[in-house]
Amino acid sequence: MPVVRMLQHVVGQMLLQGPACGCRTSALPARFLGTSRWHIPADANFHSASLSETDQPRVLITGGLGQLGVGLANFLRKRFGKDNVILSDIRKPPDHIFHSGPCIYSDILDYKNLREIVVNNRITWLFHYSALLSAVGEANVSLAKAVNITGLHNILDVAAEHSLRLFVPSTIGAFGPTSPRNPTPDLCIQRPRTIYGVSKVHAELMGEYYYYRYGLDFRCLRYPGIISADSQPGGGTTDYAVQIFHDAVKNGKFECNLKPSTRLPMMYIDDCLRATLEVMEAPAESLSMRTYNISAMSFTPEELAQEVLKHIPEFQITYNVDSVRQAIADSWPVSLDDSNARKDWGWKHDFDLPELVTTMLNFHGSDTRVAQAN
Ligand SMILES: NC(=O)c1ccc[n+]([C@@H]2O[C@H](COP(=O)([O-])OP(=O)(O)OC[C@H]3O[C@@H](n4cnc5c(N)ncnc54)[C@H](O)[C@@H]3O)[C@@H](O)[C@H]2O)c1
Ligand SMILES: C[C@@H](O)[C@H](N)C(=O)O
Repeated sequence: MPVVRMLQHVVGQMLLQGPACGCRTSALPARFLGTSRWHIPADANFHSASLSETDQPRVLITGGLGQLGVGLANFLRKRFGKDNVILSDIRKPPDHIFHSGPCIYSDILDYKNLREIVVNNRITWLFHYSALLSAVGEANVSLAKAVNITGLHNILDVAAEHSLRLFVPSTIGAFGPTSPRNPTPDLCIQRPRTIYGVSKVHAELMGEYYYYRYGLDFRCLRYPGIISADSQPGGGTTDYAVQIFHDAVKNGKFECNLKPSTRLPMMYIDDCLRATLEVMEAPAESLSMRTYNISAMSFTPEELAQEVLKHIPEFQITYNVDSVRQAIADSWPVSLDDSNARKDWGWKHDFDLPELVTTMLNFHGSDTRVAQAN
């Protein structure tokens, strides 16, 4: 068989079969695979390379000054050491974050800057959090395309070039009105109608493509709406479920921008961050797929308000529906089926609605306020 046809045959078999286990190597040098901008050695083993040089991973978080990144940095620093986790963003960090550990400027649209950071800091794990969320993405589609799609391409390339283990969060927003909604399985129709959702399906598919084609150690979780106490949400459809706690404690009332009966999957941030580390630490052979749903609870604004009322009896909720956010919410899952995550790597959530509400109100000091009101 001529050499070129033989190589085509080998590549074809690789693509069709996928990895037999979690520890496959890139079988062919990059020069045979096309016009990629990096050169992958024939014997590269992406799954073990990330931890080969040191015992602890060297971590970079992109988009780290948003709702989730600071909590992730704190969580990972407890595990891997303060100096092994670098927080990056295009925003200026507040003092307390700047002094809590390494914190640098990084624009994911600047490939050379990304590469310098990875090389200079000997990065081995990358958590890619930069994104425009669902509501702000609809308000600025061209920026969302740039950050969520072009930025992701840079991240995939730098991760493949330097054999990084890469985590990219996806979202319930990667599903759409034609997906089964209650519960939504891992594998089903995905036709989202937001630029955010389209970019996240693209991220899932591109990450898996790089995994099968180049052996990139890509890992992805579809997060529900995440609720955090000490950070503000960045412009999503589920933001109401964070804001309600601030307003309940401060003013005793809250105006909700979704209808009372809008049921969406949600999760407390501690569960989300633990899931993220658990999937990153899971042995590659335990992962039967590279993109997993994770789930904790589903509730409506009405049910959340009822739970808040148990702690703040005078609390009042009113509704002033935002048509853009409502249309998005109506196209998203009501609940996620996360049985694969539970089976493959032992995912289990800790927080249901009552624990979530108690924890959030304790953080915001509702006890003090109720005591003062009495
Ligand atoms: N928060 C949630 O409820 C939720 C749910 C599902 C998935 N996710 C995903 O988790 C990730 C983090 O979410 P979040 O809530 O912290 O988002 P966020 O909007 O709060 O933060 C995103 C960060 O990205 C940064 N960013 C924007 N453009 C950038 C660029 N060019 N280069 C570098 N950084 C840039 C922003 O400055 C911001 O700090 C996102 O990918 C999001 O899609 C979040
Ligand atoms: C669900 C999630 O991706 C984000 N909180 C949003 O509403 O856009």
